[in-house]
Amino acid sequence: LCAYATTQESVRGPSQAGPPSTDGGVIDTSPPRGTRDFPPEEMRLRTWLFDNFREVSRSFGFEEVDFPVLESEELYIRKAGEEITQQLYNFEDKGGRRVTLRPELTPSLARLVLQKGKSAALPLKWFAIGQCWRYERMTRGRRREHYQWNMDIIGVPGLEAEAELLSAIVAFFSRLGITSKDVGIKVSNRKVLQEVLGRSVIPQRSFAAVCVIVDKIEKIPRSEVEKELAGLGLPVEAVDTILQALTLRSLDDLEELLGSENEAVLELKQLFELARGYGFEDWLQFDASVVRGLAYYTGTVFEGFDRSGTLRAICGGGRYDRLLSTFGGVDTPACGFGFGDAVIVELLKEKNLMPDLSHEVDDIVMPLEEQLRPQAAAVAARLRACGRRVDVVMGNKKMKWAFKHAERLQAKRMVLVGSAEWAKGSVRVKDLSSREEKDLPIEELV
Ligand SMILES: OCc1cccc(Br)n1
Repeated sequence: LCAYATTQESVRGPSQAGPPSTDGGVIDTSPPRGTRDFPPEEMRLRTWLFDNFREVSRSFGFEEVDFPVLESEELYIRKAGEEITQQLYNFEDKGGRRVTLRPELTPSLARLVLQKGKSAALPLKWFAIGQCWRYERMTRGRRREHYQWNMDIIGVPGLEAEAELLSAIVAFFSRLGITSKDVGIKVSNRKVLQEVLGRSVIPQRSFAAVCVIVDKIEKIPRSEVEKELAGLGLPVEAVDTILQALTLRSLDDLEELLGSENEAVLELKQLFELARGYGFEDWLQFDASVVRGLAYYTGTVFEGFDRSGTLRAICGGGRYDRLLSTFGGVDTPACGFGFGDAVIVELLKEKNLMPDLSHEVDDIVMPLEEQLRPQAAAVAARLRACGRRVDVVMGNKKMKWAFKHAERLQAKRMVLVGSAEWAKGSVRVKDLSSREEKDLPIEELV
């Protein structure tokens, strides 16, 4: 399947026989199961999307980082039953090492922060765009890879970090023409659950596993959630208390349940006050059912959703103040988000906000006789040196083909190199929108 296309073309077989394979048949030209090719049209959309990721990240003063797509498996061995760690694309390499294709970027980022140690002056504001992998039985036919944009702030304990990240997400949506009428961001705080669990004497060691199970509350039947929580040894009344707390949708109700001095209440109030300062409060809504499915979140959690309710979460993130210590490092406050490349494209299609990204060429340069090819090359070189995007007609083509080619590429000008004009130091230029045609001295081409 091609990356973002949903039309039949993307699943059509090879339009012509591929290179003969060893047994004489055509090789399977599809990419491996669950992966995508990015032919030019798809790649233009991906490049446009990533350019927007990068421009927002840079406008917030973040620096780009990257890591190997292959990581030690030990980065993801967490005992909380997360889907992401149960679907590792892992294997033993030829050196007997347990490795995996990364399922997410945050652990790699934490590893690099630890590696840099004191040489990395805090706060760090790093962003990455990387391909992430999972190995899922193809029974569900879901993709096994996607690209994820991450922004992370390391070394800031205060809610101002989360506010910056949320502001970046809103800035990204806004650049694409998406408004708070199309998308909202549900916000909560894992300290809500921590407090509720603390009141029902649930051991802290179960906290992450409870969050992973509770995160499924809108994906699997409540009875299944209750069964899985009971499987952790939670008494039935504790399950009821937890699920009841998750139905809270207002900070006033939360304050009534937990008290005005509760950390979760204080942090959420501060976050909403900062959101008002930035002017994106209408994008946010408190929703206690948001816990996110990653074990390492410790505080604020949030996820972007489409208000029409037809799509999966668009993005998500939160605070993870303890991740570095799980890698043996010193605890360092951290928060970040992940933003996948697939759901956002589905949303843009639904909202008719897909960009018009045609293959852009400015000039088509064509020698009218083969022996004028060096002269045509000189014209093309000059135009390119001045920043023009130039397509030189190759092979022995007819004019009819060249004009059809120019139309296909939506070129702006056709530059014909003919012996008569060249003798006068000129070339024939046809403006492909006005259809105006004239001889131009080469030095006046740009
Ligand atoms: O968001 C979970 C996830 C992780 C890796 C690859 C894909 Br597709 N999806």
